[in-house]
Amino acid sequence: MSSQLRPLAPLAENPKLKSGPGSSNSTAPGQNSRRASHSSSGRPDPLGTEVHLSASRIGPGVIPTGRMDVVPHEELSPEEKAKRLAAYAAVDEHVKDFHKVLGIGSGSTVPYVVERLCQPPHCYANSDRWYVPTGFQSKELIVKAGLNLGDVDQFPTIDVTIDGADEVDDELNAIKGGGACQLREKVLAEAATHFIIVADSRKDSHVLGQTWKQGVPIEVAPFAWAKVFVNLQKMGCEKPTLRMGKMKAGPVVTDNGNFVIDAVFSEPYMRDPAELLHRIKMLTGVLEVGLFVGMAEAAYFGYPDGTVMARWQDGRREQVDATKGLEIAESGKRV
Ligand SMILES: O=C(CO)[C@H](O)[C@H](O)COP(=O)(O)O
Repeated sequence: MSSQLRPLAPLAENPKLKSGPGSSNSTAPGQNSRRASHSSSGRPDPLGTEVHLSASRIGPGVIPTGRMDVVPHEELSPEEKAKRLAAYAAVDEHVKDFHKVLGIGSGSTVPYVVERLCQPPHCYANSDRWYVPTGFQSKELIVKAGLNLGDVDQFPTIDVTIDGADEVDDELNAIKGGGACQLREKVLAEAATHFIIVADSRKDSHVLGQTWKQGVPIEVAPFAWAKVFVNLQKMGCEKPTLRMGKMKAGPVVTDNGNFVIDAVFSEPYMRDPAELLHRIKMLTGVLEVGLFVGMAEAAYFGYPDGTVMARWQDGRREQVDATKGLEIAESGKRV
């Protein structure tokens, strides 16, 4: 080593870092220095622990504005309009002021959920509310919107989780994991008192596998993928595929460091998703299966004609008004 080089100061002695993010001296923006154990509402933190500072704000250059840019509704494609309307309707019908912990799913519909939550009247409850993400994408959404970021180990009980889906059948069973987030998505769906799905009308189906032809996404431990692959074939899977990365050599690696196998099963299997789920989950090396059976309380589907259809677990269907938040969206204002 050259004698010109001086060793780096240990982190604790570096004065620049003492007041930086993550330090115990720092007062980061928003609620970082607040103890979750005694929120301003007096609601105790379920684990009685102090919030991890590192979990509150992430990423270099990320400035939590507490605001979101809203694309004027007319500028969106019919599919995007449908997603926005479904998301707005679900938020308006299911998120109440007294809900203090919300789970945020993954995919292209969920940003509209966060968008609505940043608008009146929902935004007035945000300073005292915690948001738990299902993966990197939703974590970014939460942080960039300046919302309080939490994790499921702080909040193992969530009031409402709202998430997208790849396909939803007549009984509100769903295929999820098109974005490879199914493990965390299922943990947050299960942790939630109310689990609500938002999607555009293309996901509204009768039997799983009718519209989502890619197969059931299965998260597997990397070293076990080939064994699970062969066992899926033995189980009757027509076409297992190890999901490969785009612009990356090799397989997709999930937020949890695992691989994903997409497994196509024929209709008789898909007509009994509970049985299929249990059989796949019993394969050693499988961490989670993208079949969400009996979990959703309601699903909201946006249609290109601007209507939103809500479906309930008991089979009820009703058209709902999704226009409350559109005044803001149409103006394209920052909220
Ligand atoms: O399960 C998911 C990610 O793992 C998504 O929720 C699902 O793929 C739906 O995404 P989108 O809203 O883009 O249609």
